[in-house]
Amino acid sequence: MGKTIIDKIWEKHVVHQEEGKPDLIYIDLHLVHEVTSPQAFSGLRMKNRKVRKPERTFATMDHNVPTVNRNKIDDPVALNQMTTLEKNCLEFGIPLAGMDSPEQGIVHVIGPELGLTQPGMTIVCGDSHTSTHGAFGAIAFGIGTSEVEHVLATQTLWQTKPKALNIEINGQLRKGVTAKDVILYILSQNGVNFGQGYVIEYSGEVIKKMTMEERMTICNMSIEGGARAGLVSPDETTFSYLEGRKHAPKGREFEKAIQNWSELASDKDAVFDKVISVDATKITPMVSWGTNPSMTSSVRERIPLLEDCNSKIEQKSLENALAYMGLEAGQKIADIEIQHVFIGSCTNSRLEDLRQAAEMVKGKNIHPKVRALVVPGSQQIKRQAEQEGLDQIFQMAGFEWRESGCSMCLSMNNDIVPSGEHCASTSNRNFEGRQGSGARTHLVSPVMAAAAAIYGRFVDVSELVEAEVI
Ligand SMILES: CC(C)[C@H](C(=O)O)[C@@H](O)C(=O)O
Ligand code: SF4
Repeated sequence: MGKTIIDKIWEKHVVHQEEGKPDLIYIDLHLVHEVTSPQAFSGLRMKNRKVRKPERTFATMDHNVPTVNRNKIDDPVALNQMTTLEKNCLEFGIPLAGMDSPEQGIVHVIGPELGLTQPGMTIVCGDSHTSTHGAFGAIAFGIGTSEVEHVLATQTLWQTKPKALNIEINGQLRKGVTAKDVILYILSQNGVNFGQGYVIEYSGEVIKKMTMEERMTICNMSIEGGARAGLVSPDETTFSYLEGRKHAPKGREFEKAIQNWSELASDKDAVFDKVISVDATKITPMVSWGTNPSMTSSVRERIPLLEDCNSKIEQKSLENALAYMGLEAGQKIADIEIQHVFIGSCTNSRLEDLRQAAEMVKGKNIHPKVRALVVPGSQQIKRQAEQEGLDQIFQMAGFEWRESGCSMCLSMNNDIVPSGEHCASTSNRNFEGRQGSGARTHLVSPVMAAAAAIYGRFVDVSELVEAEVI
């Protein structure tokens, strides 16, 4: 019987196995950020322990960092988390891309960008969107703070082997439909629990044709479907992305690595515990209208009616979501007006995302009632975008151009959506209060966010692209 990529990576990493207990697995890369690490380091200090492999650990600051005026941090909790991370990294010998580093950025953006993230690895971070790194053919997942301490101390983790779910996406995507629409569509069809207990492998011709950036967007939101992780079997696209990156192997070592990485892909006859098939031709630009990422519809549709619900519980959650969002059942998605636009987050803040959004806004002005922000995922992306003149395109259209960080994705800094106002956001979560108390989030692709900034509401970007309006 063939093996899945999940079987192959898992087998290579088991350090200890015992019937009826989780496995002890070796961790190749441990990423650290300022929010979930302070207690873990305190724990080490109290037990007088060292970090087992500082060279397999890498830290950055992203959640709390200001995106304007880097030196002005008003919130004492934020400031404390950042200075604590600095002290901890210094004391325990961990490399840190701090706030002033040219490598600073969102942890899930800089791991791949620096070539730290590689195929076949086990990767953890005290952060749920660690699934992003799975795009490289790695088993990458979020862990809690006590597990962060365990990994720091031992470079291993107790884990039960997850089941394997294959999501095959075949057919041709229409113009203006992006990776973000694909994952939002999958969530809208399957809900927020379908992935529980699984690692998802995304496959099929659509994934095969995707760039690494697009694959990262999809893997990033695996967690929103309840999955432990999401991944893609590595191929030529993966290898050429990694070539020449700072921490990727070089020369002969790179050739050897490619040989090993090429063997990781799931075997043709691999058996998955579950398979979901997705017809790409059915996907249109998507917009979330509710308070979890599965409460999403096509921009061409209306918000569901109460009578469309399958159960009383579903009806209640629809009612609650619409009350929070200030929307009506049956309302046209294209009629929802927005006051804020956020282009950023570990889902959609990479160069390709910014290029797509810039193409939409080029030569236009944002709607007078809209405030729009572009927050690049890393300093490196910010510099590249500036070299291409994207910052100018955005600023001329009326966008604010910021420093890198998580920013308005969860509003732990000053980038907040005021209560009752609507935000078209390229992030991954639309939970109540996520972008500020009472804030109303709509999850969309970068090109949809850009269009919403111009029109002040959601438009069918597929039609715009086909009619060559952009
Ligand atoms: C702060 C952190 C623990 C959290 C996560 O784990 O996902 C954050 O990154 C988020 O996106 O909500
Ligand atoms: S960008 Fe958003 S989702 Fe990603 S790590 Fe930061 S807060 Fe979490």
